[in-house]
Amino acid sequence: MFIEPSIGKTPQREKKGHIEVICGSMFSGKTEELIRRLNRALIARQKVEIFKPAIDRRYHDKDVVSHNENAIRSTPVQFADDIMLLAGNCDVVGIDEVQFFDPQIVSVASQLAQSGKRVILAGLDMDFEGRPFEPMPQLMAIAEYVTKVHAICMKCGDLASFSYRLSPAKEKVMLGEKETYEARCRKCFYEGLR
Ligand SMILES: Nc1ncnc2c1ncn2[C@@H]1O[C@H](COP(=O)(O)OP(=O)(O)O)[C@@H](O)[C@H]1O
Ligand SMILES: Cc1cn([C@H]2C[C@H](O)[C@@H](COP(=O)(O)O)O2)c(=O)[nH]c1=O
Ligand SMILES: [Zn+2]
Repeated sequence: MFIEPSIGKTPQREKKGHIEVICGSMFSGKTEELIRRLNRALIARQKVEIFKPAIDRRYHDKDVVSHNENAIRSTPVQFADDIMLLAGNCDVVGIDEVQFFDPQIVSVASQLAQSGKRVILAGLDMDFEGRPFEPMPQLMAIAEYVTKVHAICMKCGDLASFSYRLSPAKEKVMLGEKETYEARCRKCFYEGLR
């Protein structure tokens, strides 16, 4: 389990920002882990701001919601730069579904961390074809901490790191849940693609 390098109040002059990335396939617990970290920051009386891309309205317009219905209030934003305007003087910035943001998110995450904030990003590291999902690789490269979580393969019960699309659609961005995607291990994922 991820243990925070530090949490709670630090005098401004000692404040050192950093970036944490939580990545993995669909159903791997990325959102749950993001909510867990943000709730602990709230318990430590940190000022927390949470964002998600406006495109993701699967469960709720505003909340970030996990597949098992854990939820935390968030602000939906259209562009990565909007986060710079809205993050204000908070201590911790959480962002879910970060794979859906424009490339500017890399610079935004970096600027927020440089200004002393703890930045926690959760997103899919691979798309439905098993290819790296930009801008996640870049965010993982500049992050101080990267946590990869795993789902359970719906075919064989092994650990899963791939998101298998059950429909023939080929567009990269296609919102969906259990009816459209399932978590699979490498073997079952590539058997399905054949
Ligand atoms: N194949 C699966 N493997 C693991 N958890 C699953 C699976 N299918 C559904 N779940 C549920 O999804 C929850 C994780 O949801 P969530 O945090 O929203 O994942 P993610 O954000 O990575 O898609 C698990 O706690 C579990 O209840
Ligand atoms: C693999 C893949 C997924 N998506 C979509 C499907 C879901 O709406 C989200 C991922 O949500 P989760 O919280 O990680 O379960 O992304 C997509 O648009 N394209 C893909 O290749
Ligand atoms: Zn499998």
